[in-house]
Amino acid sequence: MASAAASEEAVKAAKVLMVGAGGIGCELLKTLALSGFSDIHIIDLDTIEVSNLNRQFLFRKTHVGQSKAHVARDAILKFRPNINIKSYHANVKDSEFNVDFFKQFNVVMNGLDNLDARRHVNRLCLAAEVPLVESGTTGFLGQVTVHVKGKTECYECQAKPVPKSYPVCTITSTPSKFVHCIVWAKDLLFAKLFGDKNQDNDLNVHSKDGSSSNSDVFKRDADEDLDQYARRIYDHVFGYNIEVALENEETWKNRKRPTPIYSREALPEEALKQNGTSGDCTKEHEEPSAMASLGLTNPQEIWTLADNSRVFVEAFKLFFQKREKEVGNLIFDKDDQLAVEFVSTAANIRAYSFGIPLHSLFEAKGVAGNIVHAVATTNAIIAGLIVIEAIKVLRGDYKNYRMTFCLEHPTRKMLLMPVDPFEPNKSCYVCSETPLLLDVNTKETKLREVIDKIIKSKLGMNLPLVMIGSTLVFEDGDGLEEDEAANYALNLDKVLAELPAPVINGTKLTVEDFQQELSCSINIKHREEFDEEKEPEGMVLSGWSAPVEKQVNSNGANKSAASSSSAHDSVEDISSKPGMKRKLDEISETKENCGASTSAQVVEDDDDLTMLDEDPKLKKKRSL
Ligand SMILES: Nc1ncnc2c1ncn2[C@@H]1O[C@H](COP(=O)(O)OP(=O)(O)OP(=O)(O)O)[C@@H](O)[C@H]1O
Ligand SMILES: [Zn+2]
Repeated sequence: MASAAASEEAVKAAKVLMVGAGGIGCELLKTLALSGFSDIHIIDLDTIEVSNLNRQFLFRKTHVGQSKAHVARDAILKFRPNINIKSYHANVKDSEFNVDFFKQFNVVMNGLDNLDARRHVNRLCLAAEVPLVESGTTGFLGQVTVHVKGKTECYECQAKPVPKSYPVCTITSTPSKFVHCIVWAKDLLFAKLFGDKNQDNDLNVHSKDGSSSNSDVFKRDADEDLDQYARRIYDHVFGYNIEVALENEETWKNRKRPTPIYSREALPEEALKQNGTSGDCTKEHEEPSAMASLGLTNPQEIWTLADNSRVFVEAFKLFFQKREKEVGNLIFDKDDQLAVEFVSTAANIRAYSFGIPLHSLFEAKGVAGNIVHAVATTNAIIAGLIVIEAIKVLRGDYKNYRMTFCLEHPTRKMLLMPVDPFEPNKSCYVCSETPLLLDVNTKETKLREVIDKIIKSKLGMNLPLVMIGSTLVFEDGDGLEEDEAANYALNLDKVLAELPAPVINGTKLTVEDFQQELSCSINIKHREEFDEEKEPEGMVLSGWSAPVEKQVNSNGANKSAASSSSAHDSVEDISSKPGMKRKLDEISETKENCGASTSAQVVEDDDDLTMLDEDPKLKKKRSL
């Protein structure tokens, strides 16, 4: 009784922050309000989409387009009018949410869907010394973990799995699964035609007629109409490029040879006539859709090669007719109908060529967006567990903190597996002061590369500052004097050894992020040789465990992976945690059962499927 009263008191007095008002967030806000919490702040940057409505039950159709944070607050205030809920329609990485902002809370709870934001909140919680309850769901799998500075590991003490990658030559030359065709269509063809022209791309840009051998076939000729342009690209990527690939007999000795496909065969004149309707059928106010404009209605149907080809050409044309301003800046987004149509049909035409079974648009979208459908019940269970841990945190009941894993199959009749939290990792660069080590060629590598590939990308810093001894060589962010900014810009393009304070073997860099109040040291080791295959970045960061790769199953979706909603939530590979194996064995009946839980993986960013250079020797000839 005393204990229940103590919990009630702790809950009543608490001021809490929730980050994310999506699948988990809606459940969490409801559970917090019903559990007696009366001072709740919510941050979410997003607006409500139709696809959220099936599980984000605080939202209704009329709310589509409105702020998730505000609508969630209003929905709860309807049945708990006397509590205080403050909503922020904003990115948690915005500068207003600094350490002082975080300090006002007794506990922070995450219902996020990406690694970047999770890492950022982890750092602010550490700096503000506020406990963090972290969570994630992926279909039937889920987890809740507690992170209290000095008592438990922080969110970043253990490396997180990184996206599954594929060898470049599998993608460019020898696809054997549908997912390979999707990666090709998304990361190469779509990126080449509609994305940033300056990005590296492995598509063969040379056409067969020698006259234009140095120019880029993907560029539209001045006198070319859209239809001709679409057909020329079609013939190049599905016809000519396959013929070039077939010339390399070695490649096909033990593989099925692909068939080149040309538009005049796949897309006969009659089909083309039905095609040229782009624009007319799509109403101005509606999102352009090639399938709608062609009268195709069922995205769950597997289309013939001819229909895939018609949709491909139509989608291609619609991008130039209706969305020309975006061409050159587009990044594939699973919620962009036209992009999904283009990528799915391109992948299907390529799959046809390589004898790989075709997929419906619906299935292809799932593979391209790495979608595992959200299970509302998992979100509800996880939200309940977050509140249980938050109450323990508020009561300072640290002996009873648990990380809890929600499993897909029962293990010893348990679907929820509680485990003692781990101690902080003494070599974690985020919550300990252990320096990192960077092997780098200081005579060839520019400061810009270290900042982009290491400090921003690997260390997740938002607005970094770099010091060598007492010399400041780079600082990011607003409010810099003009001459300072110009100076830093100059430094970015200098190689490390030529910076105002030269970086050589044995130099110690200090990198800081003021907003995250994170500072870490990087000891430099000069090295001239890097293995192109294993160390493609030409730099190696060590001193904390490197990320592990996610598993991807045969249809390309992550084994445990995400949903359309909590799509990119995380469930960690608990077998990779030190000390965990023993504990798991104690509570698991069989290794197989244990495997069911250990196949769970983190799913983070949107861009889940990437390519990897397999063999540097192939680099020169890897384009089709
Ligand atoms: N940096 C951030 N700042 C604030 N909110 C964020 C940030 N990153 C993600 N979020 C929010 O976290 C929530 C995660 O919810 P959820 O996983 O259910 O995703 P969703 O976007 O609602 O669904 P789906 O991904 O299927 O479209 C989203 O509402 C998203 O806007
Ligand atoms: Zn840590």
